[in-house]
Formats: sequence, C-alpha cells, structure tokens
Amino acid sequence: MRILDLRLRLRALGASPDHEARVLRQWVNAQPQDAGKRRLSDFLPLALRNALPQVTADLAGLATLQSEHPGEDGSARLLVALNDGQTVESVLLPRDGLCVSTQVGCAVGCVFCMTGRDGLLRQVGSAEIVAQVALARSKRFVKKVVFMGMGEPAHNLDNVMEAIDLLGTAGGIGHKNLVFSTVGDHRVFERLPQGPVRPALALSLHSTKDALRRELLPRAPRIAPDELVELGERYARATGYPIQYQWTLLDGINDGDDEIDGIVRLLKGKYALMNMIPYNTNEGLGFARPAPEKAAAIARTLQSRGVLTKLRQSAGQDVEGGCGQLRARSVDGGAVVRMPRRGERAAARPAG
Ligand SMILES: C[S@@+](CC[C@H](N)C(=O)[O-])C[C@H]1O[C@@H](n2cnc3c(N)ncnc32)[C@H](O)[C@@H]1O
Ligand code: SF4
Repeated sequence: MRILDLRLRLRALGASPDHEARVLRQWVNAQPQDAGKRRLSDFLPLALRNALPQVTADLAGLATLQSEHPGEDGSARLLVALNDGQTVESVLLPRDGLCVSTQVGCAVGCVFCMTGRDGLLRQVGSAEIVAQVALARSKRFVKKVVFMGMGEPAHNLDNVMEAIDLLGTAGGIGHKNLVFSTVGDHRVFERLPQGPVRPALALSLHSTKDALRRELLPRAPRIAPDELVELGERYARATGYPIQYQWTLLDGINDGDDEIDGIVRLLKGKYALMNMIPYNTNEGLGFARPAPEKAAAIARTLQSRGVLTKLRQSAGQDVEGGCGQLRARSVDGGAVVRMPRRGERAAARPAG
C-alpha cells in the first residue's frame, strides 16, 4: 500500500489537510489515534471518526510481528509479516536505530547476500515501509532509520522516497538520520537532491576494481567505482553530510593490499566515511570473514593513510547471519552457490 492511497482514503472520509496530517502523525509515531488532550469529537469529522477503528486496524495489519530474535549487542532481528503473508526483516539497532526492508527479495543478486538469492519477489509499499517504523516504535524509541534491510531502495524509488518524506516530517526523524543504502544508480543521484527531505547516503562499494565489483554485484547498474565515488562526493557536498561507504569484508576476495591502495586512491581527501563490515556468515554461500586481527589491521592501515574508517559488526549477527537469512530460514532451506576465492578463481573458470 502507498501512503498516497491512505491519504486518498482519509480525504474520502472528509479529512482536511490538518486531519490527514494528524492521523498520519499518530500512526508513524505509534501513538493511539485518540491520544492527546483534544477529544476526537471536537476535531475530526464524523465519517472519519466512525471509520478510524477500521483504518487503525488496517494500518496495524500492514506490518505485524511474526518473530523476534534478540542479540547480545542490544539489537533484535524482527521477522515481519506483510498483509499478503510475505515476510521481511527489520532490525532494532543499538542506540535507537532501526533497519528497514524496502523489497521482498532483490534483483541485484550480490553473491554474498541471502536476500538476493531468489531475485525480486515484490516491492514493499511506502505505507509498509513506514509501518515497519510504527511497529518498531511500538516496542522502542527510534530516532534513526537506515534503509539497509532486504532490497535495493533504488529499485523501489517512488515508495522509498514517499516513506522518507513522511518519516522526515511527521515522523520527526532528522534528515541525516535517514540513511539510504544503495549499490549506486543514476536515478538515485538525480532524485535524492530534489526531495523535500534529503537523506544521508550509504554506497555499497565492496571493491575498487570494476571487474571484481561486477562479479560480486552481478546486476548492479554499470557504474565504475571511480564514477560512483565522484557522484557520491557531489551529493555529500550538496547535503553537508558525508557519504558512508559500505564494504563487506570477504576473506581472500576483497581484503588484499591492492584494495587498500585502491580505497586510498579513491577516498583520501573525500567527504566520506568507510564502514568495513566483516562478512556475516551465511551457511552455504561459500564465503568467510577475515580473521579479526586482519580486519582490524585493514581498518588501522586505511585510517593511518588518511581514510576515515570504522570497523563495524553488523547488528544481530549472533542471532542470525546476514540480512535475509531469517526470512530464508522461515521460507525454505534453499540451495546456494559458492564463489571461488582469490587464486582459485582462474582455475575455476570454465575453459574456452
Ligand atoms: C542488505 S543491503 C540493503 C541495501 C542495498 N541493497 C545495498 O546493497 O546497499 C545493506 C548492506 O548489507 C550488506 N550485506 C549483505 N549481506 C551481507 C553479509 N552476509 N554480511 C555483511 N554484510 C552484508 C550489503 O553489502 C550492503 O552494504
Ligand atoms: S546486498 Fe543489497 S543490493 Fe545486494 S542483493 Fe543484498 S539487498 Fe540486494
């Protein structure tokens, strides 16, 4: 469901712009519709008041909690059912953050990501994205929303931008605390600067080498790493918040000195933060995370060579592996392919 459909429904019930704004504000903040000092009968038209219990029930039905998996770091992975029975994952993050899903599945098919394994099943509507926030807020305070759950936001841009606009206004979330995470797409760089709410941007880079990046992210738009960083830098300067680069560290694949040199070449002096995230093991995908000392050494080296770098652990990894794994487990056991590591790759290529 789109937020626009909800607005039209409220207008058909006689809502003025003020009434509409109030109903949306109560919803996105997980507040009961009759909360506050003013009685609804003094404020809302009768038709809307009469319909409000059904509207409230329909909104609650957009995202319901199927299961919750608390982690040791204060995070919790939520398996969330949408109203057609499809499921997505949201993650309650430490420090009042929430990670939401924008698609059921994903067409990009990154070889290390469980979400991309089965392709795109359906888009998540803008109201369903906001409903994940309302659900989380019914459990905890949320002041930051990252679009880093299942799906590629750039492939569902209208819904994601509609959700961002509501979250950044009625939802009361600071614009730089809305983080749009993408593999990079020209449409993102065109649309994001134009919106009334301009979110922060995270770019999933993973390699500075175009050919390897294409192998790892097989159906990402063909934008070379150098161009991606140039586009990111322009957005960072326009918004005043740094670009966050995401780098899933895969042992023997993108953790070598060649990549460190590449990162320094691309990011030194840029308005950017590099987030190194050791791979979250997904059984059967055939990748491994580098040893902790190696990951720490990579982050230290980058930092000493002038690239602001943070070594992150993805939240909830003690609960379930990577994003999409919770859903995959609830749906099937699924067969997966393994990608050869550095050194094995030439030998593994088919002859001819
Ligand atoms: C799940 S994606 C969703 C947002 C968007 N599609 C993207 O790729 O930026 C968010 C981040 O999770 C990372 N990721 C996916 N699977 C992972 C895994 N198994 N371990 C660590 N990071 C992973 C991706 O590389 C990406 O940076
Ligand atoms: S990492 Fe992001 S773009 Fe790649 S398959 Fe997973 S959700 Fe899609």
